[in-house]
Amino acid sequence: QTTLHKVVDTAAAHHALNEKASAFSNRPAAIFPVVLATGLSGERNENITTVKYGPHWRALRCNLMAKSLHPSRLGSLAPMQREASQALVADLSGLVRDATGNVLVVRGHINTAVFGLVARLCFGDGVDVGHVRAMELVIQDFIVSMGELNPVFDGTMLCKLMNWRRLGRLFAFLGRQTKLFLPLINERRRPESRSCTADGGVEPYVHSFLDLRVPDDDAGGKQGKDARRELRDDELVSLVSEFLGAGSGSVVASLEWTLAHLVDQPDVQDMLRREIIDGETSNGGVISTKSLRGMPYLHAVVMESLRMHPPVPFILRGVHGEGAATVGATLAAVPADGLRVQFIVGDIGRDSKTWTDPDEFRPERFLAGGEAEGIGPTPGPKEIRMMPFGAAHRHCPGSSQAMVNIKFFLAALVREFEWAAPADDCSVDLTELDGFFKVMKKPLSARVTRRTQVV
Ligand code: HEM
Repeated sequence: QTTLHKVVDTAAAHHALNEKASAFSNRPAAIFPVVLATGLSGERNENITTVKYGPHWRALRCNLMAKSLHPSRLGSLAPMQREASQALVADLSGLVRDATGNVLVVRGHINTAVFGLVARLCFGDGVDVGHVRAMELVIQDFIVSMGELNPVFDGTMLCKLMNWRRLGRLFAFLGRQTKLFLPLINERRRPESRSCTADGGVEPYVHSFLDLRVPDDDAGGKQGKDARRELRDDELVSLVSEFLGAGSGSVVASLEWTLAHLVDQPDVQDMLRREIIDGETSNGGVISTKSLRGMPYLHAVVMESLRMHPPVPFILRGVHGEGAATVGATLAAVPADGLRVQFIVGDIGRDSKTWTDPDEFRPERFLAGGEAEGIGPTPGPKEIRMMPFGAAHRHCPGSSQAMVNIKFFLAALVREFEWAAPADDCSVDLTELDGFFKVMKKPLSARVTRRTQVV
């Protein structure tokens, strides 16, 4: 029987993830039903999230960082980010026709805009709109299914039998993903397609796989030790699915939570809007990665939202020996496949030993002189006070890009629209729902009013 241990405070998280980092560098293999969908030859279809810490993980993660997510590439993404946020503004503007605003449920609109951006980063330009929409829907369904299965799934035969219907649905989604992703991947294999970059010469993520070679664990013998191989089709599908899902669902959840707090606190919304307009004016009327860097209040608002509502509800590790002892488990209680340790990210961001009034949305705490001044999205090695992007070896490689994506969309939405409760006597319901992502249980419904004329 698999045992589960929960970590809910900052000190214990720091002790485990930073001080005993090597004991906490793997996720339990069995809980990811996605890798159970094996290829014809029976291999596991690993992606960066599921693969064991080691040379294979390093090859995949370095490839993603170097070719797609490196902070030095962020500036060149600005035209695409601007275009995606303008598309969202245009979409909402079409629905906001009354001078007193219209009540909208915005999650779906935000999802379409964010997904469109992430799909472009993944495949480059030229993918048919209908195909992008089909991919968006299959990823959404997949995330919902994973969320239903993840809390209960421990990989045991009993669990598989009890959840055969859910597993069946998940495998059907994997089949749909293969049908949608593989033709695009194959298209990008053609030499003439190599020039098909996205705006500003941004190389799509799929191009990076084509030259990548990972350690070949099946090549036996001495000379096989350093042998490398190409990625199989099933692995490519799994990596694309990871990129599209991680890059869209988490950003959408964070944007919705942030807007909810801005509806709840119009004074915060006003301050934020003033900063955005000033920043834009001093940058010649456009938002750029550079102008975003000069907006400390925007940064503070996003950080406060991530502290209170981290889109990934818990991070997971599978530990043996030293790792189990670190969280106080007796070795006798550790099952053969390891103890599952869940770090409850929301509780850690609201630990009252670390935060003053942790349940209050107060962006000011992240400004100069505030209690959280200097705290970044990913914790350094000295302490953990919040960890929306995880910590240590397996922390999220997409944190910088995600922060910029969130800021681009949020800046456009706050500049162009006023966000208010649907009616005067109505408050925002901030109840959380933990699935694969932590989302608002009741999707945000807001009265949205155009602030400027539609051009
Ligand atoms: C608001 C946006 C995002 C949030 C809150 C988020 C959060 C997280 C968290 C909590 C983890 C687990 C970290 C750990 O176990 O220590 C993670 C892992 C990961 N994330 Fe993100 N993420 C976001 C955006 C992205 C983006 C944009 C990408 C890439 C396109 C991405 C790719 C990944 C990958 C590949 C991993 C696995 C890393 C590994 O195991 O080495 N994420 N993310």
